[in-house]
Amino acid sequence: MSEYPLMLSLEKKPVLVIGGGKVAARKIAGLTEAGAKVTVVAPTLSPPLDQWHREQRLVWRKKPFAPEDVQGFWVVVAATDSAEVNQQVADSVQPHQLVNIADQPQSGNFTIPAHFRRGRLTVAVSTGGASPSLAVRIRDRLAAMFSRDWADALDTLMEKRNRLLREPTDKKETRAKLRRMADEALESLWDTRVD
Ligand SMILES: C[C@@]1(CC(=O)O)C2=NC(=C\c3[nH]c(c(CCC(=O)O)c3CC(=O)O)Cc3[nH]c(c(CC(=O)O)c3CCC(=O)O)/C=C3\N/C(=C\2)[C@@H](CCC(=O)O)[C@]3(C)CC(=O)O)/[C@H]1CCC(=O)O
Ligand SMILES: NC(=O)c1ccc[n+]([C@@H]2O[C@H](COP(=O)([O-])OP(=O)(O)OC[C@H]3O[C@@H](n4cnc5c(N)ncnc54)[C@H](O)[C@@H]3O)[C@@H](O)[C@H]2O)c1
Repeated sequence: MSEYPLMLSLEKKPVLVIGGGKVAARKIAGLTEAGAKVTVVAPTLSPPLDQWHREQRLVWRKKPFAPEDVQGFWVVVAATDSAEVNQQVADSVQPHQLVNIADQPQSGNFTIPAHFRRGRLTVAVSTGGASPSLAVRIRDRLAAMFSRDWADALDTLMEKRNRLLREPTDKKETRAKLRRMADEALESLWDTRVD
Protein backbone atom coordinates (compact mmCIF):
# COMPACT_ATOMS: atom_id res chain seq x y z
CA MET A 1 0.00 0.00 0.00
CA SER A 2 1.25 3.52 -0.73
CA GLU A 3 1.29 6.47 1.70
CA TYR A 4 -1.10 9.41 1.40
CA PRO A 5 0.67 12.75 0.87
CA LEU A 6 -0.78 15.71 2.77
CA MET A 7 0.10 19.26 3.90
CA LEU A 8 -0.74 19.78 7.55
CA SER A 9 -1.81 23.08 9.18
CA LEU A 10 -0.09 23.14 12.55
CA GLU A 11 -0.59 26.74 13.64
CA LYS A 12 -1.00 26.87 17.46
CA LYS A 13 -1.33 23.08 17.60
CA PRO A 14 0.35 21.26 20.51
CA VAL A 15 3.13 18.99 19.28
CA LEU A 16 5.26 16.73 21.47
CA VAL A 17 8.86 15.90 20.56
CA ILE A 18 10.65 13.22 22.57
CA GLY A 19 14.43 13.65 22.51
CA GLY A 20 16.54 16.78 22.51
CA GLY A 21 19.39 16.00 20.10
CA LYS A 22 20.31 16.68 16.48
CA VAL A 23 17.35 15.00 14.81
CA ALA A 24 14.89 16.50 17.32
CA ALA A 25 16.32 19.97 16.60
CA ARG A 26 15.70 19.55 12.87
CA LYS A 27 12.12 18.37 13.40
CA ILE A 28 11.46 21.20 15.89
CA ALA A 29 12.80 23.80 13.44
CA GLY A 30 10.26 22.63 10.85
CA LEU A 31 7.44 22.38 13.39
CA THR A 32 7.93 25.88 14.80
CA GLU A 33 8.23 27.28 11.26
CA ALA A 34 4.72 25.87 10.78
CA GLY A 35 3.52 27.67 13.94
CA ALA A 36 3.22 24.60 16.18
CA LYS A 37 3.46 24.90 19.98
CA VAL A 38 6.29 22.49 20.72
CA THR A 39 6.84 20.67 24.02
CA VAL A 40 10.06 18.66 24.37
CA VAL A 41 10.47 15.73 26.75
CA ALA A 42 14.16 14.91 27.22
CA PRO A 43 16.66 14.69 30.10
CA THR A 44 19.13 16.85 28.10
CA LEU A 45 18.90 19.46 25.33
CA SER A 46 21.53 20.11 22.64
CA PRO A 47 22.90 23.73 22.56
CA PRO A 48 20.55 25.03 19.81
CA LEU A 49 17.48 23.61 21.58
CA ASP A 50 18.68 24.95 24.91
CA GLN A 51 18.89 28.40 23.27
CA TRP A 52 15.32 28.07 21.89
CA HIS A 53 14.15 27.04 25.35
CA ARG A 54 15.71 30.16 26.88
CA GLU A 55 14.01 32.23 24.17
CA GLN A 56 10.72 30.53 25.14
CA ARG A 57 10.26 29.12 21.67
CA LEU A 58 9.57 25.70 23.19
CA VAL A 59 8.46 24.17 26.48
CA TRP A 60 10.97 21.75 28.02
CA ARG A 61 9.97 18.95 30.35
CA LYS A 62 13.34 17.86 31.72
CA LYS A 63 12.77 14.14 32.27
CA PRO A 64 12.92 10.78 30.54
CA PHE A 65 9.87 9.80 28.49
CA ALA A 66 6.85 8.19 30.19
CA PRO A 67 3.82 6.83 28.27
CA GLU A 68 1.35 9.34 29.80
CA ASP A 69 3.39 12.24 28.28
CA VAL A 70 1.66 11.81 24.90
CA GLN A 71 -1.79 12.67 26.30
CA GLY A 72 -3.40 15.74 24.73
CA PHE A 73 -1.00 16.05 21.79
CA TRP A 74 -2.28 15.82 18.25
CA VAL A 75 1.19 15.21 16.78
CA VAL A 76 3.99 13.24 18.46
CA VAL A 77 7.58 12.87 17.19
CA ALA A 78 9.99 10.32 18.71
CA ALA A 79 13.62 11.28 18.10
CA THR A 80 15.64 9.84 20.96
CA ASP A 81 18.82 7.80 20.41
CA SER A 82 17.20 4.79 22.10
CA ALA A 83 15.29 2.38 19.84
CA GLU A 84 13.46 1.04 22.91
CA VAL A 85 12.24 4.48 24.01
CA ASN A 86 11.17 5.37 20.46
CA GLN A 87 9.22 2.10 20.24
CA GLN A 88 7.66 2.86 23.64
CA VAL A 89 6.42 6.17 22.21
CA ALA A 90 4.89 4.34 19.24
CA ASP A 91 3.13 1.97 21.65
CA SER A 92 1.81 4.82 23.86
CA VAL A 93 -0.21 6.80 21.29
CA GLN A 94 -3.93 6.44 20.60
CA PRO A 95 -5.05 5.59 17.05
CA HIS A 96 -6.21 9.19 16.43
CA GLN A 97 -2.77 10.67 17.15
CA LEU A 98 -0.23 11.39 14.42
CA VAL A 99 3.13 9.85 15.26
CA ASN A 100 6.53 9.95 13.59
CA ILE A 101 9.24 7.55 14.76
CA ALA A 102 12.61 8.79 13.51
CA ASP A 103 14.47 5.48 13.57
CA GLN A 104 11.61 3.02 12.81
CA PRO A 105 9.30 4.72 10.29
CA GLN A 106 7.02 1.68 10.02
CA SER A 107 6.18 1.96 13.75
CA GLY A 108 4.64 5.42 13.21
CA ASN A 109 1.89 6.66 10.90
CA PHE A 110 3.67 9.52 9.11
CA THR A 111 7.12 10.42 7.83
CA ILE A 112 8.54 13.78 6.84
CA PRO A 113 9.62 14.16 3.22
CA ALA A 114 12.75 16.01 2.11
CA HIS A 115 11.46 19.35 0.83
CA PHE A 116 12.23 22.92 -0.18
CA ARG A 117 10.14 26.05 -0.43
CA ARG A 118 9.95 29.05 -2.67
CA GLY A 119 7.39 31.13 -0.80
CA ARG A 120 4.02 29.42 -1.25
CA LEU A 121 5.53 26.69 -3.40
CA THR A 122 6.58 23.53 -1.57
CA VAL A 123 8.30 20.68 -3.41
CA ALA A 124 8.51 17.50 -1.32
CA VAL A 125 10.29 14.24 -2.08
CA SER A 126 9.59 10.98 -0.30
CA THR A 127 11.09 7.53 -0.72
CA GLY A 128 8.80 6.17 1.98
CA GLY A 129 11.81 5.47 4.17
CA ALA A 130 13.56 3.38 1.49
CA SER A 131 16.45 5.84 1.26
CA PRO A 132 16.22 9.18 3.11
CA SER A 133 19.66 10.00 1.67
CA LEU A 134 18.37 9.58 -1.89
CA ALA A 135 15.30 11.73 -1.10
CA VAL A 136 17.66 14.51 0.03
CA ARG A 137 19.78 14.21 -3.12
CA ILE A 138 16.75 14.33 -5.44
CA ARG A 139 15.43 17.31 -3.44
CA ASP A 140 18.74 19.13 -3.91
CA ARG A 141 18.72 18.57 -7.68
CA LEU A 142 15.14 19.83 -7.97
CA ALA A 143 15.87 22.83 -5.73
CA ALA A 144 18.62 23.91 -8.12
CA MET A 145 15.97 24.23 -10.86
CA PHE A 146 13.81 26.71 -8.92
CA SER A 147 15.03 30.28 -8.52
CA ARG A 148 13.81 32.63 -5.77
CA ASP A 149 11.55 34.33 -8.38
CA TRP A 150 8.99 31.57 -7.88
CA ALA A 151 8.02 33.02 -4.51
CA ASP A 152 6.96 36.40 -5.94
CA ALA A 153 5.33 34.76 -8.94
CA LEU A 154 3.12 32.66 -6.66
CA ASP A 155 2.09 35.66 -4.57
CA THR A 156 1.08 37.44 -7.78
CA LEU A 157 -0.76 34.38 -9.07
CA MET A 158 -2.67 34.02 -5.83
CA GLU A 159 -3.74 37.67 -5.88
CA LYS A 160 -4.88 37.40 -9.51
CA ARG A 161 -6.67 34.13 -8.81
CA ASN A 162 -8.55 35.52 -5.82
CA ARG A 163 -9.57 38.57 -7.83
CA LEU A 164 -10.76 36.44 -10.74
CA LEU A 165 -12.75 34.12 -8.49
CA ARG A 166 -14.58 37.11 -7.00
CA GLU A 167 -15.62 38.39 -10.44
CA PRO A 168 -19.08 37.31 -11.52
CA THR A 169 -17.81 35.88 -14.83
CA ASP A 170 -18.56 32.63 -16.54
CA LYS A 171 -16.94 29.68 -14.67
CA LYS A 172 -15.56 28.15 -17.84
CA GLU A 173 -13.95 31.42 -18.85
CA THR A 174 -12.44 31.85 -15.36
CA ARG A 175 -10.97 28.36 -15.48
CA ALA A 176 -9.45 29.04 -18.89
CA LYS A 177 -7.89 32.27 -17.57
CA LEU A 178 -6.50 30.49 -14.50
CA ARG A 179 -4.91 27.83 -16.69
CA ARG A 180 -3.45 30.48 -19.00
CA MET A 181 -1.94 32.30 -16.01
CA ALA A 182 -0.33 29.07 -14.81
CA ASP A 183 1.03 28.33 -18.30
CA GLU A 184 2.53 31.81 -18.57
CA ALA A 185 4.17 31.55 -15.14
CA LEU A 186 5.60 28.16 -16.00
CA GLU A 187 6.87 29.37 -19.37
CA SER A 188 8.71 32.32 -17.86
CA LEU A 189 10.06 30.63 -14.72
CA TRP A 190 10.70 26.97 -15.55
CA ASP A 191 14.34 26.17 -15.17
CA THR A 192 15.33 29.62 -13.95
CA ARG A 193 18.14 28.03 -12.04
CA VAL A 194 19.59 29.01 -8.68
CA ASP A 195 23.06 30.47 -9.35
C1 LIG B 1 14.09 14.25 4.68
C2 LIG B 1 14.35 14.27 6.16
C3 LIG B 1 13.27 15.12 6.81
C4 LIG B 1 13.40 15.32 8.29
O1 LIG B 1 13.87 14.46 9.03
O2 LIG B 1 13.00 16.40 8.71
C5 LIG B 1 14.42 12.84 6.61
N1 LIG B 1 15.66 12.50 6.91
C6 LIG B 1 16.51 13.56 6.82
C7 LIG B 1 17.90 13.53 7.05
C8 LIG B 1 18.71 12.39 7.33
N2 LIG B 1 18.24 11.13 7.43
C9 LIG B 1 19.30 10.30 7.72
C10 LIG B 1 20.48 11.07 7.86
C11 LIG B 1 21.90 10.52 8.18
C12 LIG B 1 22.46 9.82 6.95
C13 LIG B 1 22.81 10.76 5.84
O3 LIG B 1 23.44 11.80 6.07
O4 LIG B 1 22.46 10.44 4.67
C14 LIG B 1 20.09 12.39 7.59
C15 LIG B 1 20.99 13.60 7.57
C16 LIG B 1 21.06 14.26 8.93
O5 LIG B 1 20.53 13.76 9.92
O6 LIG B 1 21.70 15.30 8.97
C17 LIG B 1 19.24 8.86 7.86
C18 LIG B 1 18.01 8.23 8.39
N3 LIG B 1 16.73 8.69 8.21
C19 LIG B 1 15.87 7.78 8.74
C20 LIG B 1 16.61 6.74 9.37
C21 LIG B 1 16.00 5.59 10.11
C22 LIG B 1 15.61 4.44 9.26
O7 LIG B 1 15.13 4.60 8.12
O8 LIG B 1 15.79 3.35 9.79
C23 LIG B 1 17.97 7.02 9.13
C24 LIG B 1 19.21 6.20 9.49
C25 LIG B 1 19.43 5.12 8.44
C26 LIG B 1 19.95 5.61 7.11
O9 LIG B 1 21.02 6.26 7.05
O10 LIG B 1 19.29 5.33 6.08
C27 LIG B 1 14.44 7.89 8.68
C28 LIG B 1 13.69 8.87 8.08
N4 LIG B 1 14.18 10.01 7.59
C29 LIG B 1 13.21 10.70 6.96
C30 LIG B 1 13.31 12.01 6.56
C31 LIG B 1 11.99 9.86 6.79
C32 LIG B 1 11.94 9.17 5.42
C33 LIG B 1 12.06 10.11 4.24
C34 LIG B 1 12.06 9.39 2.95
O11 LIG B 1 12.68 8.37 2.74
O12 LIG B 1 11.34 9.86 2.07
C35 LIG B 1 12.21 8.82 7.87
C36 LIG B 1 11.72 7.45 7.47
C37 LIG B 1 11.46 9.11 9.16
C38 LIG B 1 11.22 10.54 9.46
O13 LIG B 1 10.20 11.05 9.00
O14 LIG B 1 12.05 11.08 10.21
C39 LIG B 1 15.76 14.80 6.53
C40 LIG B 1 16.34 15.73 5.46
C41 LIG B 1 17.15 16.88 6.06
C42 LIG B 1 17.40 17.90 5.02
O15 LIG B 1 16.45 18.59 4.67
O16 LIG B 1 18.54 18.01 4.57
N1 LIG C 1 14.78 10.56 10.85
C1 LIG C 1 15.95 11.04 10.55
O1 LIG C 1 16.03 11.92 9.76
C2 LIG C 1 17.19 10.49 11.20
C3 LIG C 1 18.44 10.93 10.77
C4 LIG C 1 19.58 10.47 11.44
C5 LIG C 1 19.43 9.61 12.52
N2 LIG C 1 18.18 9.20 12.90
C6 LIG C 1 17.94 8.42 14.13
O2 LIG C 1 17.39 9.37 15.08
C7 LIG C 1 17.82 9.08 16.41
C8 LIG C 1 18.32 10.32 17.16
O3 LIG C 1 19.53 10.79 16.63
P1 LIG C 1 20.23 12.14 17.16
O4 LIG C 1 21.42 12.33 16.27
O5 LIG C 1 19.26 13.22 17.27
O6 LIG C 1 20.72 11.69 18.63
P2 LIG C 1 21.35 12.62 19.79
O7 LIG C 1 22.32 11.77 20.53
O8 LIG C 1 21.81 13.93 19.24
O9 LIG C 1 20.11 12.94 20.74
C9 LIG C 1 19.45 11.98 21.49
C10 LIG C 1 18.49 12.67 22.43
O10 LIG C 1 17.61 11.69 22.99
C11 LIG C 1 17.38 12.05 24.35
N3 LIG C 1 16.93 10.88 25.13
C12 LIG C 1 17.61 9.77 25.44
N4 LIG C 1 16.87 8.94 26.21
C13 LIG C 1 15.68 9.56 26.39
C14 LIG C 1 14.49 9.22 27.11
N5 LIG C 1 14.37 8.07 27.80
N6 LIG C 1 13.45 10.10 27.08
C15 LIG C 1 13.55 11.27 26.39
N7 LIG C 1 14.65 11.63 25.70
C16 LIG C 1 15.71 10.79 25.70
C17 LIG C 1 18.70 12.59 24.84
O11 LIG C 1 18.51 13.38 26.00
C18 LIG C 1 19.14 13.40 23.62
O12 LIG C 1 18.62 14.71 23.73
C19 LIG C 1 18.81 7.95 16.26
O13 LIG C 1 18.10 6.79 16.66
C20 LIG C 1 19.15 7.85 14.78
O14 LIG C 1 19.28 6.50 14.39
C21 LIG C 1 17.07 9.63 12.27
